[in-house]
Amino acid sequence: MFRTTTFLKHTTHHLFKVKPYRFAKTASMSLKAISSKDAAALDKDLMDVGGFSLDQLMELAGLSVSQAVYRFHPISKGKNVLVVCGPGNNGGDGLVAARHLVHYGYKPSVYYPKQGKNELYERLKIQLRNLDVPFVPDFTDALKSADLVVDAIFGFSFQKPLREPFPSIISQMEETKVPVLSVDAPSSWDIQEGPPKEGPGAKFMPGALISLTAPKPCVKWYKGRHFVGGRFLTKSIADKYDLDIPDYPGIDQIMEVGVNADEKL
Ligand SMILES: NC(=O)C1=CN([C@@H]2O[C@H](COP(=O)(O)OP(=O)(O)OC[C@H]3O[C@@H](n4cnc5c(N)ncnc54)[C@H](O)[C@@H]3O)[C@@H](O)[C@H]2O)[C@@H](O)CC1
Ligand SMILES: [K+]
Repeated sequence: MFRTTTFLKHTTHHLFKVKPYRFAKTASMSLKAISSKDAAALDKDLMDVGGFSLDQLMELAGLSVSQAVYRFHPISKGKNVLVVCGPGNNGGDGLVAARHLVHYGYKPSVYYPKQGKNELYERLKIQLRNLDVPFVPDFTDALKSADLVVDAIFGFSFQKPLREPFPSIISQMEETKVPVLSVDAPSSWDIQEGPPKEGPGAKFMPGALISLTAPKPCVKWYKGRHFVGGRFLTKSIADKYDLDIPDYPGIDQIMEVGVNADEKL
């Protein structure tokens, strides 16, 4: 099993002012990583054994993503959030996050070039249309007015190599000065082996990453603000996969961690 030692790299106002003890507590905590295979099995366990529906897990994951956006990029830094969604559940997390962002006062737009077909995604799209969230046809154009990009293209089921239309989108996310927050993994990175050696994604380093449930092994290559979210792990499932339940502060759905992953990965 993978183990990464974590330390609090970016303390937040909340952590310092309200709960100063948490710095030491979090600094000494370690979070284990979960492989893509185990992450998929854990998801299945949560549904088959744990009694969760996919909607619920996605709602909690997307809520966590929206809180990470709020922490990384408060509204005072700009409201235009471009959420880029892929065809699977990572994209679904992005759709849920976009809905919460509207209610926080952001103005999200969604770029969704390969749309998931099942009825869960259809319902999430209806929810966004009812809030007048635009589905934009052109990524390059949308990027020009974006204050933040949420990369919800691929998560733990990504298999290289990148297929169209994503290489050009990844290249643009790689080169843009607009800050990017990646959901679960920087899209285009191999979940086990990190960034591609060459081509689109080789230099992609988002400013923030939110790991869902637990970090994936590719965090070893990640440098930036790192959050963990997805507050639905039970003790029995955590024990089964040898994971730590993050020490989320109070009612927060996310916890900020720094990762020093240069050992044992
Ligand atoms: N327990 C958790 O942590 C939960 C995780 N969720 C999210 O679900 C994600 C995993 O979702 P999925 O298993 O649906 O998979 P992903 O969303 O990671 O990606 C799968 C989709 O991407 C496409 N794809 C894969 N490789 C590609 C390539 N090289 N080029 C083009 N397309 C490619 C596949 O055809 C498929 O449509 C997680 O990363 C997380 O974001 C939540 O929604 C639910 C709870
Ligand atoms: K992603």
